[in-house]
Amino acid sequence: MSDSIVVDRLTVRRGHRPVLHGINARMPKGSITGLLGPSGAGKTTLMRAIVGTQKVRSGGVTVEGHPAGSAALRYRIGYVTQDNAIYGDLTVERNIAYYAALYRAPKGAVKSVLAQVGLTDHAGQRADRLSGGQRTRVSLACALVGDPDILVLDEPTVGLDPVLREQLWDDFRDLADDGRTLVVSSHVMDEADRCDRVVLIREGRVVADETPAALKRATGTDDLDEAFLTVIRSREED
Ligand SMILES: Nc1ncnc2c1ncn2[C@@H]1O[C@H](COP(=O)(O)OP(=O)(O)OP(=O)(O)O)[C@@H](O)[C@H]1O
Repeated sequence: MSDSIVVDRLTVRRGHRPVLHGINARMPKGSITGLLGPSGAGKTTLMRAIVGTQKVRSGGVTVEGHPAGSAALRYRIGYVTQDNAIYGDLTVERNIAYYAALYRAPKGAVKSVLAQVGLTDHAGQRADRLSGGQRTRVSLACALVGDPDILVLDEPTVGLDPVLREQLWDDFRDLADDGRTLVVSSHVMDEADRCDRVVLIREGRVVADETPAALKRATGTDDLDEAFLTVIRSREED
């Protein structure tokens, strides 16, 4: 499988603090990579570097053979941030239509993503009157409507009920099976099990980059939470 995203000795400082310390990772085309790690580990910073909105100090990220942030990638990456960059004074449908126009999406795309994220019944509602989970789904719809090759999703399932969470992971799988590359951050280890690979980040360093099965095998446990703790403990003993 060829790599869609290659992170090569990436070093980032934010403020005056080093946040990523020369990390390497590869994300195969047509797969889901989960970014896992404690709060503040550097997951969002890595995602920003992949999307090309993060100033890097050294090393870099290549996406589909182009340096991250290149004009050639502009319409090929969908990014959902944690703070739901949607317009509160527009309806759900208008928000998505705005991105549809930006990405020159085909007619019908807005309706189809509305259904995909389960918001058809809220199409006419102002975005600032939605719940947190609904807002997250609008952001996701905005990213999906352009039919991007690469989707970078920062904790897309926070605040969602288990049924919708399950549905979205099924959608993510379909998108990957269609050849798209997904990078999804999460705090929830049971979601890591739905990924093809998991990249565990701690204090700006990659402590594991494996398939969930290999990670479980290597740590002798079936529980990914436990596997993560085992990896961290073994690192601390080194
Ligand atoms: N604008 C900023 N200026 C300075 N430091 C920052 C800034 N944004 C984030 N940081 C720091 O960079 C580090 C990594 O943050 P990042 O948001 O990448 O972590 P994260 O793993 O995504 O965390 P979370 O799971 O809580 O979202 C943290 O120590 C954070 O305090």
